[in-house]
Amino acid sequence: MRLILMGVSGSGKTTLGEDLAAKTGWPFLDGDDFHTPEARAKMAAGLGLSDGDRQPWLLRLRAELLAHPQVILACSSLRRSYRDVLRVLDTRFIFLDVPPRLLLARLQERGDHYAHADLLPSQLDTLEPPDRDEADVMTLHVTPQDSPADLTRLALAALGLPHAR
Ligand SMILES: Nc1ncnc2c1ncn2[C@@H]1O[C@H](COP(=O)(O)OP(=O)(O)O)[C@@H](O)[C@H]1O
Ligand SMILES: O=C(O)[C@H](O)[C@@H](O)[C@H](O)[C@H](O)COP(=O)(O)O
Repeated sequence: MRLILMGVSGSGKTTLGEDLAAKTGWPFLDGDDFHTPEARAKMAAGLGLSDGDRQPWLLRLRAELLAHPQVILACSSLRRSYRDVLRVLDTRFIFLDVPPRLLLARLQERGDHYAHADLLPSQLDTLEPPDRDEADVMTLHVTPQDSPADLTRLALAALGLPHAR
């Protein structure tokens, strides 16, 4: 399975991805590591990316997915058209749906990252939640009470994967 964790900045993709990788032994790829320096600089300045900025990034991620039949990828995948680029054989998505207030609190707390809270409005504007026909997307509605361990358990159960390696 190629598992993609989607959601806006601060939704917990990296946290869940690293935990799932530790539990499954699958490699974890962070989409952040594949942005161009220009795209990173833009986001660090609080500016949202354009479709054009994202196109080379999505194509690199698609190539990574093709090269890794069993992998966990954190990638915001905000628009339907972006998800369509990432859809290769045996792809599943988990959408981390987090209330904006909780996202804001998390991003204000998170220190060591180029994406800050001022990026959030453009992320939420760009987000296209999964369409009804996107049957390969499973949504996790995250509340402030859900710990990382809770979300890992829910994700493993929803994917039918064993809870421990
Ligand atoms: N379930 C959770 N409960 C509390 N804090 C969380 C949870 N998941 C992630 N966080 C925190 O929220 C911030 C954003 O998480 P992160 O995994 O970096 O999100 P993303 O990769 O989607 O931007 C981090 O500081 C992280 O420690
Ligand atoms: O398409 C985008 O606008 C970016 O990919 C964005 O959604 C992504 O979230 C950033 O890379 C920030 O990094 P974090 O998601 O780790 O905050």
